[in-house]
Amino acid sequence: MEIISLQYPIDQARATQHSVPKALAIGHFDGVHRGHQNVIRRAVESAKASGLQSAVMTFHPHPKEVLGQSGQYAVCLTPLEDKVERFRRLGVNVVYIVTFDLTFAGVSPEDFVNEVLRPLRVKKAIVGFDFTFGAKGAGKPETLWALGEPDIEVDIVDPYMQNGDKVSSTLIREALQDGRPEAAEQLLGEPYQVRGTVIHGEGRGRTIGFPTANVQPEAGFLVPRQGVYAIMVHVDGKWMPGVLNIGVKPTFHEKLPEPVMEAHLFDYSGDLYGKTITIEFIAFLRTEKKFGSIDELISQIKADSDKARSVLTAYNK
Ligand SMILES: Cc1cc2nc3c(=O)[nH]c(=O)nc-3n(C[C@H](O)[C@H](O)[C@H](O)COP(=O)(O)O)c2cc1C
Ligand SMILES: Nc1ncnc2c1ncn2[C@@H]1O[C@H](COP(=O)(O)OP(=O)(O)O)[C@@H](O)[C@H]1O
Repeated sequence: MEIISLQYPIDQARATQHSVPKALAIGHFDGVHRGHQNVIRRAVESAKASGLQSAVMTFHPHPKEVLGQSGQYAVCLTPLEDKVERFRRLGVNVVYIVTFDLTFAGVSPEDFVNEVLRPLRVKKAIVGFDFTFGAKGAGKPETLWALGEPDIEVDIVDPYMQNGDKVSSTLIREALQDGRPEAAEQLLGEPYQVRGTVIHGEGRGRTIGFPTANVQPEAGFLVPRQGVYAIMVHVDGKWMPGVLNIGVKPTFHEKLPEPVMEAHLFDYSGDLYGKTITIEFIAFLRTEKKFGSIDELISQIKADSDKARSVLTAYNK
């Protein structure tokens, strides 16, 4: 798979020189959920059927970030490199990453089609039913259809439904912010993952029999609701079961400024400091509590671990 970064205005000569006719899926694809996968698969299948190259075009950073409307979107679900990896898994030949800056934000729908899509030799454009493009989001799928005539065929993909809901990045964000990782998994087609580095905590975990890897998440992930979760952890090329707390440790702190994410891995002993680990959120177990004594906290973490083990055994069957 080829990855090509583009900045508007696109060097027309270079674009035309390297481009082979293609079927292109266009979108932000935050999370690359089942609805997005459906759109991208259409591009891959359509390319195969018509002897074209399959491609995805996405935009980075997220327009809401650049245009200062990030309040509406707490954060993105998936960093760019993870989106690209998912495109690869879907069998895409080429990924275009268009820098979303203020210049690009001002491009008209006509210019987008004539100065970006045509030079890249897009023969088929595949977009979701709610796709918008061009300055102020003025372009709709039908606009693309009209502007693409006669040489660009546009395929508008219907909403992907699951249990009566339109699958969307917003629904996934809400599920994670409410502590419903199972719902997020259904919509994504796989458990929600957060990757991060193991940093030093307060050094107390070991002393209470539950060492916990403190995870500093990389930018671009959403930290789910605070509380205790059953998790799978990927470290050193292996997946391992564990239990995780996202919280402010009220048993020990009046007011910790920021919640921390701490994972206890079952059946593991060793040094994780400085390693990159990936957490998969499988099930929410409970909210965090202030305990009257360390012994009460320890017996609760034991109970959490038993519960997580049985949830994960059933899950991994
Ligand atoms: C499964 C699990 C559940 C936890 N639940 C709570 C809790 O309900 N209340 C609390 O104050 N701390 C809770 N903690 C956090 C512990 O207080 C914390 O792991 C311990 O103080 C060690 O912190 P350290 O690794 O930063 O030294 C939990 C930790 C784990 C792993
Ligand atoms: N089973 C385990 N789960 C998590 N971390 C473990 C485990 N076994 C050993 N460790 C190591 O112990 C560290 C956590 O110990 P802890 O006393 O909680 O210290 P800290 O407060 O620095 O996180 C982890 O970062 C990791 O390097």
